[in-house]
Amino acid sequence: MTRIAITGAAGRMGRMLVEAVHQHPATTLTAALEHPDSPSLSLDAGQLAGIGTAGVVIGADLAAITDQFDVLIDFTRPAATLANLAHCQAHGKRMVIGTTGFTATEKQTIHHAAQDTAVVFAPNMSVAVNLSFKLIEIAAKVLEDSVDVEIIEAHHRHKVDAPSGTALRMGEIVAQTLGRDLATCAVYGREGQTGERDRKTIGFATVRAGDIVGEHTVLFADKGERLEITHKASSRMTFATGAVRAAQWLMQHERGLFDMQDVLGLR
Ligand SMILES: NC(=O)C1=CN([C@@H]2O[C@H](COP(=O)(O)OP(=O)(O)OC[C@H]3O[C@@H](n4cnc5c(N)ncnc54)[C@H](OP(=O)(O)O)[C@@H]3O)[C@@H](O)[C@H]2O)C=CC1
Ligand SMILES: O=C(O)C1=N[C@H](C(=O)O)C[C@H](O)C1
Repeated sequence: MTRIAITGAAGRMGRMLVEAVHQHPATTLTAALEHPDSPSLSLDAGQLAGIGTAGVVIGADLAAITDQFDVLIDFTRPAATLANLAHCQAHGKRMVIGTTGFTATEKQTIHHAAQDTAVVFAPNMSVAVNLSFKLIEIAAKVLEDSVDVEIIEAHHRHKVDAPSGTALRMGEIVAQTLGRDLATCAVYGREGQTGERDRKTIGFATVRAGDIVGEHTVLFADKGERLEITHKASSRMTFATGAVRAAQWLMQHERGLFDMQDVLGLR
């Protein structure tokens, strides 16, 4: 049995992860964490997730439970994730990171930490989204610079980062395939007298509304036709089962940085 600890256990993804760990035949929940001011401290993680008593009380001290888990799954906020990563790096504990919204410098920190421990870091743990990454790469390779590329994403009203980590990864894939640098060719929204579209840009559009779980479209538009590659998530369980699969997969590695393409054998 792989022993799993979950941070942000009271969050939207945290509660799904508790359920997904419970459902997986080879994983067991041994610890659950939240921040020190969380109203969910001392509650049973299973009860909070709606799956009945799990016998795991939500705490706030990662150091206190270091010996109790094999893999830490973290879907929280960048600052919290990086603090947890520093602890896991120091103690050789594996980590699955689903948090999004990191700066380029923070991503470098994750790269460095993975020299000492094994980490799966992916902006989207869904199998179908990761398959769409391959389809997007093929589309960009075939259509080359003849098309305009726009990325449209939609999420629930509570999401705090934009564009989504998934949309940014999609942009990186297109940019890399077309020999562009996303840092210089991305356009994040348009307003006013924009002028005609610069053909070498990759545009992003963000929608935040209601309870949308997560939708992404990459649009390849030429004169006379367009191709749209769309993924729509209707349940967070698709991300949670992917993360638990990643945690189980990670047990074969001592150190190194991986993503869901590695976990799914899509590399
Ligand atoms: N990779 C993927 O497949 C997916 C990634 N995500 C990403 O996961 C992250 C979380 O999303 P979501 O679950 O919707 O967000 P939520 O806000 O619902 O959950 C985050 C949880 O983390 C808690 N938290 C904040 N700071 C800390 C801390 N220092 N220590 C422990 N817990 C902390 C929050 O507590 P409080 O609310 O009290 O502040 C909250 O319970 C986001 O970055 C999102 O983009 C989401 C879905 C899929
Ligand atoms: O915050 C979310 O909800 C999600 N975030 C991830 C992202 O930023 O790409 C993945 C998923 O779309 C849900």
